[in-house]
Amino acid sequence: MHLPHAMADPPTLKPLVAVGQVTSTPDKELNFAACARLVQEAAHRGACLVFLPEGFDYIGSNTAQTLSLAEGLDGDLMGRYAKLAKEYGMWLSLGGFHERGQDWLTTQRIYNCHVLLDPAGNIVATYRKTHLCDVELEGRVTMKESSFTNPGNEIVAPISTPAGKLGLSICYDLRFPEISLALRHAGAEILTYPSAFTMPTGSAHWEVLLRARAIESQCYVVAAAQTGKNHEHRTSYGHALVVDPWGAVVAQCHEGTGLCYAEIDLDYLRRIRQEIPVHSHRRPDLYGTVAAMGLAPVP
Ligand SMILES: O=C(O)CNC(=O)[C@H](CS)NC(=O)CCC(=O)C(=O)O
Repeated sequence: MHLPHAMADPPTLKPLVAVGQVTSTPDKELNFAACARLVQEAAHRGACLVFLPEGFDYIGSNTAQTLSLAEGLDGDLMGRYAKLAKEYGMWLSLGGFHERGQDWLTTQRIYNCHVLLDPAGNIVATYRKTHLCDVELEGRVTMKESSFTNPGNEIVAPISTPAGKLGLSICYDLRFPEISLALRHAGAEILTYPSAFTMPTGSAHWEVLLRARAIESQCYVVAAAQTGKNHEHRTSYGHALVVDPWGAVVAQCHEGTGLCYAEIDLDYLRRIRQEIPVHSHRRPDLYGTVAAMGLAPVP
């Protein structure tokens, strides 16, 4: 490729993002203290954006507790995160806040809400998880998120941040490539899947799904994660990581809680998109029409 200026220009500093791995419990105070420490650490390291996982606020040990601990976006906890964003001048992706919405009194269900805060502490975007995790692996895992959560009803346009245009999803959404492609189509450069994956599904599916989403969308993929024992009956898979738009894992957390860091290189992203222009090779005229292929109906 012909890049005449690339050699002459001084190296530009690329934005650094920090990706969190935590073990939330039902104790909201302890969880906040742990997340605040990570934000402070990321700020000292020079990151502009910190990603925290689904359930960064808490992981309840049963449905009643999960519902009773939930707050509104105007509540105390979000206020404390807004202060934290301001104090450190940091963007915060809070990936999966247990939100009591407008309809709390009538539905008695919450939303699983991904909140993006800017460094002034403003809520600049909210995305409410649209694919709820109702999954049963016999004898191993039972999840029925829809029993206490209302599904969100919209995909949210990517938001400009100093690291790039950020498309918001949450955890189980990762299994639905339609949402990642819709976000890419709407201009996303970074997709993020804050998560609380189970051990059996995480060990089989986590990395391969994240890398697939990065390769097919040609976006950076950032995935903060719950790790370890959240309470008596629950252990999370961990492996918070960042994938670049070529599909390489460029950062990954160790075992235990902490952060990993990645530089976001949008020149590299643009080069990949030029070299393999899948986006302009798509055939949306075909994708809805498998039934019209002229096959004889199966008797
Ligand atoms: O309930 C909370 O408090 C926080 N939310 C979660 O933990 C959610 C819903 S139960 N977990 C997942 O989506 C796991 C997905 C997963 O493991 C997979 O897709 O394989």
